[in-house]
Amino acid sequence: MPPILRTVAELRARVSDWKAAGETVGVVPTMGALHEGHLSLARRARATCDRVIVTIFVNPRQFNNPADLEKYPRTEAQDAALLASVGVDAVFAPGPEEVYPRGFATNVSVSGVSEPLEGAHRPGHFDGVATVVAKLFGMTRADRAFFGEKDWQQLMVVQRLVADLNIPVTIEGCATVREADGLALSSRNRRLSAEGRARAPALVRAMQAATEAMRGGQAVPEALAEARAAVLAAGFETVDYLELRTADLLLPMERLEGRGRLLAAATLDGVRLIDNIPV
Ligand SMILES: Nc1ncnc2c1ncn2[C@@H]1O[C@H](COP(=O)(O)OP(=O)(O)OP(=O)(O)O)[C@@H](O)[C@H]1O
Ligand SMILES: CC(C)(CO)[C@@H](O)C(=O)[O-]
Ligand code: BAL
Repeated sequence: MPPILRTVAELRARVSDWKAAGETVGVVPTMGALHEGHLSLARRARATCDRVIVTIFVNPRQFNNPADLEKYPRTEAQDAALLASVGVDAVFAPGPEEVYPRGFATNVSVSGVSEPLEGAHRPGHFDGVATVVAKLFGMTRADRAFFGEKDWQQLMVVQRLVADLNIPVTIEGCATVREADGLALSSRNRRLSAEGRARAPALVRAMQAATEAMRGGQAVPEALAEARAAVLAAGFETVDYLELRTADLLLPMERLEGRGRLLAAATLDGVRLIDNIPV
């Protein structure tokens, strides 16, 4: 089993030894409840870095909804066993007081790219993400960091963060891992009922159908409205957004010109699912 480190001091001691030996360090930030999506990031890190740290921290500052924080799955023993199979060098799993000790007073806020989509529906979420990710980079002194494209907007926010603050880490985006029926793997999927799980792929299917329709010449607003209707007809309770945006996410796209990204968030069985595909 990889060692499970609880304190920043223990982490720093190991990283200092590795750096002194000239080794490169990769970090995979997670909130645990690991699945193949996370493991694909850890394997990519394993293949490209001398040392690999996986962090497991359910970051309270990025949860705008207290019930979501409370219900977030926590499966540390199983996570450690999965990470042993990948061969990571350390798991960093601190408690909230270690990350946010008494007197903690800094907030990292990235403007622009954090504002639409998830930012509009989860107030404060990306401040929480940017703050903890900046701290994890400082704590691990990682040379490379691995993030999933499933959280595309998060990936854009983190890229902006490291560019703006001159943080010396290379960000690697990793392709979304999906179930055979197309559903993007997510820790929250395990909260779906059996019936919800069977309906869940309707979200990505509607997005794929909209993409094909737009490529075939259908007007963007019409294709998006049809996709939204298909998601609701499949049994989703709400669609927070289903939008075509420029690849940098800064502007909505009214017409299909150049590269874009289709992104959606929708709730099924009370579980909020997100997904995105290139267009
Ligand atoms: N299906 C996936 N494919 C690739 N990367 C993924 C996938 N799911 C999560 N990741 C990535 O793993 C990292 C940690 O994500 P996180 O722990 O939030 O898991 P999650 O499955 O996205 O959970 P949830 O969305 O339910 O919070 C993020 O960089 C995220 O983008
Ligand atoms: C990057 C992250 C680990 C920060 O808490 C989280 O947002 C996640 O799991 O995607
Ligand atoms: N996967 C992104 C983290 C979150 O939903 O809070």
